[in-house]
Amino acid sequence: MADPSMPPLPAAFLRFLEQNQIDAAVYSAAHALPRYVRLKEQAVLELVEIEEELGVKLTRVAWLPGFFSLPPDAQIAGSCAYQQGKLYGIDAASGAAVAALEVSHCDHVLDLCAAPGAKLCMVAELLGASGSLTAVDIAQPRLAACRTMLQKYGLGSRIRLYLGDGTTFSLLPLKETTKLPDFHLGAEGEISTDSRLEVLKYYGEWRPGKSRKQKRATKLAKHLGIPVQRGDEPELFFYGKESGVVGMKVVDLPQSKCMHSEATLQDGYDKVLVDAECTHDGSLKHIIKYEQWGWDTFERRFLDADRVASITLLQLQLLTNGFRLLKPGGTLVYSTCSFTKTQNEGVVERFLTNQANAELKEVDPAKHWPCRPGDLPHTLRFDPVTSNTSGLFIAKIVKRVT
Ligand SMILES: C[S@@+](CC[C@H](N)C(=O)[O-])C[C@H]1O[C@@H](n2cnc3c(N)ncnc32)[C@H](O)[C@@H]1O
Repeated sequence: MADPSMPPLPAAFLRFLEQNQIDAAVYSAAHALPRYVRLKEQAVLELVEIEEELGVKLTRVAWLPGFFSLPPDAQIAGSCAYQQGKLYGIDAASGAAVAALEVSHCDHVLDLCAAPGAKLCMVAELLGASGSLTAVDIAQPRLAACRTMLQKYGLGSRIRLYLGDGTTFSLLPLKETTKLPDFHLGAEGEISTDSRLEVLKYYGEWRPGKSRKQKRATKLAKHLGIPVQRGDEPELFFYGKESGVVGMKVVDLPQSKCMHSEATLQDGYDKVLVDAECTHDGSLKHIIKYEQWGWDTFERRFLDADRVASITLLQLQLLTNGFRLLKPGGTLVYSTCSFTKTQNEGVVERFLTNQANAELKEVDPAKHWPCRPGDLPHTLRFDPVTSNTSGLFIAKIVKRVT
């Protein structure tokens, strides 16, 4: 039955749905979908107090550990539990994408489209005090939001966060045990010797310096409204104290082992998440927001035919590069919040025709998940009607050991 609180969808969007054989009825549940949160392990023990503070019941999601659902209109942002980082908002379907990676302790994990970072936070939690986490995103403001999330939830200690292009990113995990730097730290964690300029300090962020000429060119480009070209090198945006970066010389940073240099395949990541940029048509949260932001923005950003074609190419490139950085025997999860086949099964199919050592695999825990199969073997689809979640496509791909 249509949701009376959902205004009619605009004609261009309805056309898009028709072209992609998506049933518009799936949007009728948008306003009634529950909110989902993930409680950090310690916070689960404080469930009763948190419920009292929020004034709502948190219902455990039986099929996904650590997840709870709340009524759609529940407000959490003002609560102490939220502000103290005990819980964070993440849709259960997004949680399923992370769960499909089956992160184990000691894994070296790459998140190639990481911002704003809900899935990244969950990966960081699952890793705990082992392994490493490398995250990349091309959008600086979104990456800043990601850093804020990691800091707020105290989950950034093993992370290297890069501003860069996931289609060309080449840095491998730093697998060596972190050696504490050979210098004394001041009370605030600052380096108390002259090595400040040479060695990355204990905990925090690093921004590469720009030459005066570069700064002038950037300022002029901004003034003229010309998009600023970034260099090809990824920029380290934030790093944690156990990320392997501490104590490295700044000059050595760009040279840390790259896939295209002397590295072997074994140096690759154990797990790679490619939660690719997409048209967002399955993200009910986004769709509701466009009711306020204006549908013309949505049309301009996502529904233009050229834009859709370029997005599928970007998705294929992200998937291909993520797979290149995966070690043999490793697992990659490709996900999007689009309902379209072209951005999901279509991209995966094109990818598989070029990759003899890639294999679609069953997501073991999915036997108990409220989702339906996609059009390729072992792929999964979440949607509001079947799953009571936002829309998500998930494919698990393993790199064969040859
Ligand atoms: C679906 S969102 C990722 C959501 C994120 N995984 C999370 O759970 O919060 C897709 C992201 O891809 C980023 N992106 C787009 N093109 C990219 C590229 N070429 N390389 C890396 N990231 C890219 C966008 O900036 C956006 O943040």
